[in-house]
Amino acid sequence: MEEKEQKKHRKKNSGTKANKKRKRQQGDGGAGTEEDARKRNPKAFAVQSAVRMARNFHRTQDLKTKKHHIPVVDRTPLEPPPVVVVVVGPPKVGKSTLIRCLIKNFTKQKLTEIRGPVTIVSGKKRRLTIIECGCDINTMIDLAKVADLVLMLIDASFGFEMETFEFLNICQVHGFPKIMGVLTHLDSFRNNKQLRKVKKKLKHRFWTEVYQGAKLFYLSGMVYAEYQKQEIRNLGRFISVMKFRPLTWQTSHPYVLADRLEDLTNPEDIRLNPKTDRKVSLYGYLRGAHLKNKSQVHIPGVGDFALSEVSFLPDPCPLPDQLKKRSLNEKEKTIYAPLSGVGGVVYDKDAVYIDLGPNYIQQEQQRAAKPSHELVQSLISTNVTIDSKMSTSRVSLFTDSKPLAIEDVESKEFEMPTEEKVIDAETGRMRRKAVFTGDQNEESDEEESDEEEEEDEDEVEEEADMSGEESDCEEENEFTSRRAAKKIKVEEQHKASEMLVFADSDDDLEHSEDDKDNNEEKNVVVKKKGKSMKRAPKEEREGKSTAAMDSGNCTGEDGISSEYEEVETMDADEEQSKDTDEECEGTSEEDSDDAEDLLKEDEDYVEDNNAFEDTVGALKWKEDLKKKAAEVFLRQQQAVPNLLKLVYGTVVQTDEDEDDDDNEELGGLFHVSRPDKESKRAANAIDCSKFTVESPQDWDDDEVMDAIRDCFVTGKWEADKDAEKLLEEDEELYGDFEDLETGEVHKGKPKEEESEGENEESDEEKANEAAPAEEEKTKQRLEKKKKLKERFDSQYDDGDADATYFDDLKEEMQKQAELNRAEFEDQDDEIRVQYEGFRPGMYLRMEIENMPCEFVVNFDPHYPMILGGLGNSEGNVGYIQMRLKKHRWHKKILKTRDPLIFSLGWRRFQTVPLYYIEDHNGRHRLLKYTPEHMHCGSTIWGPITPQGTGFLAVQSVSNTTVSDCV
Ligand SMILES: Nc1nc2c(ncn2[C@@H]2O[C@H](COP(=O)(O)OP(=O)(O)OP(=O)(O)O)[C@@H](O)[C@H]2O)c(=O)[nH]1
Repeated sequence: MEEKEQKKHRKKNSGTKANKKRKRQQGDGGAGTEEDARKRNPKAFAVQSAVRMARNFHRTQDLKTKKHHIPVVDRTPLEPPPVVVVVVGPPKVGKSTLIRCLIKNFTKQKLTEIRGPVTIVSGKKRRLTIIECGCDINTMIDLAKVADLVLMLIDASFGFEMETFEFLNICQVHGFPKIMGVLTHLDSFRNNKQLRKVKKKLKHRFWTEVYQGAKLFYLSGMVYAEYQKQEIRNLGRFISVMKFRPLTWQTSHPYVLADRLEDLTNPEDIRLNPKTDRKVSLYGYLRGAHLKNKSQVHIPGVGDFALSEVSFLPDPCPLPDQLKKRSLNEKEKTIYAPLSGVGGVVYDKDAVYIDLGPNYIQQEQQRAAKPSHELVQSLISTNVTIDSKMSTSRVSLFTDSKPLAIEDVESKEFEMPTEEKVIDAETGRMRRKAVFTGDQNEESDEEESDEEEEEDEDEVEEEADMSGEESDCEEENEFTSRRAAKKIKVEEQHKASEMLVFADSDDDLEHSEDDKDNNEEKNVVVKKKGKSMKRAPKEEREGKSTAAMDSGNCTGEDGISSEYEEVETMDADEEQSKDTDEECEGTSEEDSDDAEDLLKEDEDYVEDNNAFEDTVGALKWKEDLKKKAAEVFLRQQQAVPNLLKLVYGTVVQTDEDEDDDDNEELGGLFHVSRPDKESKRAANAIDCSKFTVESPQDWDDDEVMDAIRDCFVTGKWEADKDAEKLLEEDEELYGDFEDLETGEVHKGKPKEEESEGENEESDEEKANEAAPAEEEKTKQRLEKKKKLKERFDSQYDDGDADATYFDDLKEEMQKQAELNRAEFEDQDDEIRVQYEGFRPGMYLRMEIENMPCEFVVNFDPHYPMILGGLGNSEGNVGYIQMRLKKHRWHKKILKTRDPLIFSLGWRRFQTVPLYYIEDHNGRHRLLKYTPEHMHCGSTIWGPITPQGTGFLAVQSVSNTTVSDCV
């Protein structure tokens, strides 16, 4: 059969695409033609809008300056240690799933159970140590210090949870590692519009918390209990090419994230005394700086130890040798996770370990289960919570100063989101939702979205009915139950007492009304204002479990009732509260403005707070509202300039007010010096509106007359304002001109001659005739111009004067680094260790004696073991002058968020006192410390620079006294 000839493709000859193609073929692209147009018609391309021009200029300058970083010495060894990737997030958000998927992506191996850090080779030049961060604050603090990259998981179906903010907060204190957000549970959204909205909302909030443009990944759903391959691949790719800027703290300290622990104690010793101190060996990659043998280390939560023996082992997870190949082969995709039991056989310096499989792991699990009972027991037997201990602690910094309590120093500016405890109806798990006040739109958004959800549900239900698909229904139930969970709430007593402080504003009244409504519906709400994160020293192992309770691991109703009281559930109480609410509205309407201003006063806030500490029971705040409002009004009268007093002289003073004034003290240190009442009254007696001139001018005096004369044009003026001189200059400037009306031609003086003096004026014509002389002058002028331009260019034109400085500095550092490397290049590792100590990147085995028995017995691989070398901080010591100031003075200056926890060196604390420090440059920095550690010469590790953290040596602290320190 004859094949039918098909119609050929005809090229397009017209249309935008064809035109573009033609232009490209002609050889000059769009840019060329634009260039031509610029030349042909320069006016069309002139500056049209000065504002836009300025804006563009600002933008480019901003971008340029953003690129400038203070160069940091690159101390990364040739074979750097694995990058520490910390996976953080609230419970059940998908942390383990993500780690498992990432490991599978890089190594093609499937880990069933992940315990402790897992090291993998992710590329030709990069290894990753991935570790899951639990929701316990101790773990968060430890890992925030050593993390290079943080993957912050957020359950999009639920929103932000408190754990996320707690971690961010800790990061702010310990130096911000790179943070990448990952949204999970996106498959819970049926509606695309809703999904987009949630993504956008979460993205903006994430950007606010981290930085504008922070990377946020979306994991859109699960396939066979794993995230989608392509998404994980992208995430993995991103991680393996990411660049990290070294944090000062990390580069100046040797530290090891131990991935393995062996008990080397003689079994006979243990048999004789089961509680004997142990000898252990810890393994891990050395990071940060060099470590010397026999040096001191600190293990957070355990204490300081001397390393009795350190040796380096062959790298258990080496980087591939040849770097020419494009990708890794299967053999090179190594994984090293000794605590997770992968790898089978492990060769050691003095032993061989064989993985015994699941049986062994089960036994291990049983062993691990034991101590958790102990933890629960110790938790139950604790009488006083750490929070209450903290709240009673007081400290006085100087001998005569008033001891400071938490309320005196707690910052009100810090905006931790409000915590709302929500019980998941499906699992009974308590989740700590982060609620952002102030963002009212969000509320309405939520309402909207709720409506949409409802609509959705209806649709889906209908669909399910129609099709009869069970699976859909199940998912639907899950969804509705989640929504139902939101309705189960308990109002916290603490919150109620706090309400009074702000209850004068309209918003809060509304809020309280809302609450009332909620109560009528008999909903139970648990709310806890931005809880300050206080941590127990890990020395007491119970602390761990307390924190775990705090961070929302507790399940069931018991946990709630022990911590929070159910309030306002009785009808009788409701009646009463309604009455008092009405009263409250009445008084506050009258004085709401005054009271609002007044309430902004921090001192009053502190006073009120103190008053309320005595008020026990949720409804007590409503008592005596009228009286309190009256007091508040009077105090306000005192604080604001009183017009009545200014006009009429006297005003009735109460004794109480006078007392208040006398006691006014800032931060327990400074007395506010205000003029006393008498002098104030005397000052007010003078009529300030009258301006009395004691000695008027004598207008007959010649000097005065001259002074007036000089004010006129004919007077004697300064050189640059003298009219005659200015006229002369004008003539010189404009030169020849022809008066068009009279036809008269005015001749100006040639410009060149002016510089050569007036004597040459007569030779003017001669000079005009001599052409070669003129040429020479032009040449000279051009040369002068050229020189000037060069000078200008060097100063301003490329604007990279700074950049060159930076470049020079960088180059210098680079050269030094190369020199250092070259010096030791050919040396044997053993010899290098003698000179330098152990190099970062080496896999070490460290022996420690006298390890407390509990550490080994209670060892839990889910808690990171970090060994930090003490010392080595000389390079970062700066000197500061410490001054205690009341925090509100710096409210505006200080933009940093209030860090809740800090550490001193490697030590961990619970801290609450908050002080501002003024350094020698007059900048204000925020610092928290436990006073017992503050003494002259002590080194503080704190939130010192906006770029990160640093060390400070305290120059002077006088009479630090501590009373009842935790
Ligand atoms: N539908 C859905 N389920 C998810 C998603 N991510 C995780 N899950 C499920 O959530 C459950 C908890 O996941 P895990 O990875 O154990 O969470 P986790 O954060 O490690 O939990 P903990 O370690 O116990 O705090 C698992 O059953 C997952 O299958 C997701 O994006 N969508």
